[in-house]
Amino acid sequence: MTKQITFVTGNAKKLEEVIQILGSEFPRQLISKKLDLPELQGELNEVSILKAKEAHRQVQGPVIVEDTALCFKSLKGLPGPYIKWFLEKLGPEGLHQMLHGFEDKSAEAVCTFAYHPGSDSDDVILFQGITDGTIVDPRGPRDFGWDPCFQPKGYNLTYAEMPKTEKNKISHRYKALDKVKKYFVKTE
Ligand SMILES: O=P(O)(O)OP(=O)(O)OP(=O)(O)OC[C@H]1O[C@@H](n2cnc3c(O)ncnc32)[C@H](O)[C@@H]1O
Ligand SMILES: [Mg+2]
Repeated sequence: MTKQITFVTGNAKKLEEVIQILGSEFPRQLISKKLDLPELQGELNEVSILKAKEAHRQVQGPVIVEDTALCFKSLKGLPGPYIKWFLEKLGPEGLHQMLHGFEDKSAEAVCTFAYHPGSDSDDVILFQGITDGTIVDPRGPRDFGWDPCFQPKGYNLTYAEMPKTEKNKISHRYKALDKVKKYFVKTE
């Protein structure tokens, strides 16, 4: 029987993309569980490791979690892992306005998957994908987070304006999941 991993997330859009990107070649069965896990403050990797440990504590088995950060170069990496709260209060317009007065509008979208193999003594394994881009005045549909104000490097369209299939070929999430996939194919 295929071994199961529980993907814990409270974000339906994230889950949708993960399923689309992984497709059918993933050697494990991913089941999802909707829990809004507490996220502690700290550096990116630390936030992800603690999130995976908390998910494991609640689920009691192999779990994978994902944390997405949006890091503005001019702000030395902030909002980073705190982007959710900035987005909630300011919206995509506000994120763009935050950089008013800064010449450099570049940003990194960083996706970190954290896998906990399931035993109490196991270490958490991280897989990270980064896509470079620019923070622009929002354009495109508003169905997923900060997509309208993130324009990936080398493109004239924001993530929101791109067809989903196009975003899923170049995104931070795609790059991180590619590493996840390779790891599980290798350790199958
Ligand atoms: O339960 P979890 O998995 O933590 O889901 P979340 O919505 O809390 O997600 P994060 O903690 O990773 O916070 C990331 C924020 O960035 C948003 N976000 C994540 N991935 C995105 C993407 O690919 N494009 C646009 N916005 C995204 C997301 O909606 C959040 O507001
Ligand atoms: Mg979260």
